[in-house]
Amino acid sequence: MTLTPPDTPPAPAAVDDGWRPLDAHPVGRTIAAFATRSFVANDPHGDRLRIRYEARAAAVPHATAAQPAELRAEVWFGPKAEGPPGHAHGGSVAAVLDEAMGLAVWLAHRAAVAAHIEVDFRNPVPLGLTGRVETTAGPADERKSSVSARLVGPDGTVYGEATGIFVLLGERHAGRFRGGGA
Ligand SMILES: CCCCCCCC(=O)SCCNC(=O)CCNC(=O)[C@H](O)C(C)(C)COP(=O)(O)OP(=O)(O)OC[C@H]1O[C@@H](n2cnc3c(N)ncnc32)[C@H](O)[C@@H]1OP(=O)(O)O
Repeated sequence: MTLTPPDTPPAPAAVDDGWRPLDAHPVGRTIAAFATRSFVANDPHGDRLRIRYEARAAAVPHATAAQPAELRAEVWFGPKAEGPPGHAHGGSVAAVLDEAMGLAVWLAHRAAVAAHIEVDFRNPVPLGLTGRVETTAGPADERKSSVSARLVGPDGTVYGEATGIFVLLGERHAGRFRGGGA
């Protein structure tokens, strides 16, 4: 029996668009574990940046629900991300876009590091904004992948756009990007 008054329209059915938390995917779990230590994502309850990644299978040949290939993020710019008064530092915007592009390439192909990125700051990001980062990992050859990302506000405002070349890590990089640090 329902207690919903008869003139109340039914709630719209939830649409499953395939997005899941990054660590809900087998391949995403490893990547998410790295992200918990990163400059961008290591303080999920802090006052600087809070970011939550999601992934889903995309229309690329090797992508499956278990091995998704599309990444997006929800990000909040807190008071400690300040650059110009009341607004986010460009470095924080660039760092968010850089990390999202890196994770997108990692997810779509394999572990990679940024060799080259370009960022366009389209609109100042007000502190307190919760925005969406959308990424598109391009095709890869044996050594690198192109990728792009953008930061969009809830009203559709585009705050930043970035493109990058990410070099896929292989034998020749063995030992170069080990964890550690004092
Ligand atoms: C969990 C969170 C992780 C998220 C990470 C977020 C992303 C990051 O910020 S990573 C950190 C910042 N990046 C770095 O520290 C990398 C520092 N740079 C390096 O170590 C090296 O320069 C590295 C590994 C990028 C490339 O070196 P190497 O493997 O010798 O590459 P190399 O063989 O010269 O080039 C490979 C291909 O990439 C291309 N390439 C290399 N550098 C560039 C560049 N700057 N611009 C454009 N293309 C480039 C080359 O032209 C080559 O292409 P092709 O195969 O067609 O000839």
